[in-house]
Amino acid sequence: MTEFKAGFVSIIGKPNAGKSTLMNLLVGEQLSIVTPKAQTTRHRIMGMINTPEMQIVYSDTPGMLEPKYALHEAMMNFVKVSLEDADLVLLVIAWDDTIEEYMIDRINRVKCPVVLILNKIDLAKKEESVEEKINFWKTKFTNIQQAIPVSAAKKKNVDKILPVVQSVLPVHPPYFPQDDLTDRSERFFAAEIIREKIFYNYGQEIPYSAEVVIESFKEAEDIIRVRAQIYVERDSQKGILIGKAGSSLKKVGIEARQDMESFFKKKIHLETHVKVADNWRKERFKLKQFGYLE
Ligand SMILES: Nc1nc2c(ncn2[C@@H]2O[C@H](COP(=O)(O)OP(=O)(O)OP(=O)(O)O)[C@@H](O)[C@H]2O)c(=O)[nH]1
Repeated sequence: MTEFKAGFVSIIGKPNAGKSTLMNLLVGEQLSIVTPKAQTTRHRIMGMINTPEMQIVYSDTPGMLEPKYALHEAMMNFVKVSLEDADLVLLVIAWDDTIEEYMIDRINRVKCPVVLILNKIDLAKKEESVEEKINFWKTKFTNIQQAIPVSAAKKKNVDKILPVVQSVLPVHPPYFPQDDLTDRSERFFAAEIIREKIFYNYGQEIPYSAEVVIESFKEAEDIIRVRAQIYVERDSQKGILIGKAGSSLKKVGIEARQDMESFFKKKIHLETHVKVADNWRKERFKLKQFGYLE
């Protein structure tokens, strides 16, 4: 009998590199929200692949950046922990990414194997060479064991990743019950779906100032009733979020409800309210309340 294998695979990279897109493909579920704006992912989100022989625990992580406020610090702490407990790091670099020295230094100190996932190769111009790009990154990141060029958005070459993951997975009993798909709760996904709609429906300021808390999630036989509180940082943002006669918030609510219905495979009743939590991104107490700090 072959021994059971299990391990943690951390998906790491700059904001907007395509980590969440990749995670969803690897897990086969829409666990992580994807938007064109950078810094969409704020938490570590685990997604699992279970077979009779193995358990792969993928972690999607926030994009690496130099923290400007307390929320960023909390986000970077999720990255730090994900790098420390990884059995394998998938370093996602987008075709056009430039990478700062501090990130190169940090990745070069990682103890486990690192596989470069060169993403967005669909953006390569005719005269640009994938091989050259990979060789360039290999001169910067000294611990890259393998490189896989992919286009996550076009689902190109992503199937080459699984065999590499399987080959490094250590012999270990499963870390989570084998029918688990994620470490996150239904409430978390409900909040993330609303946050995704906020990222799509507003410009630069609102998405980054908004946080969603699910105040109640009640599942009946044929319907789930969800009450969500959306927090923004200032009164003026509350007005923008709600919109004229509530039109903007209504649109967010309709879109979120539709996505929740397909995610939870049940009819959803969604109620949304907006409150101000002054400067919550800078305040440790509020970050704790929103689940970013222990
Ligand atoms: N052209 C192209 N776009 C891609 C590809 N993969 C992802 N994207 C797009 O890049 C944007 C960011 O993707 P995400 O998956 O949210 O990126 P992320 O690394 O999780 O971003 P953060 O949450 O900021 O850390 C989205 O608009 C994706 O559709 C790709 O292979 N090619």
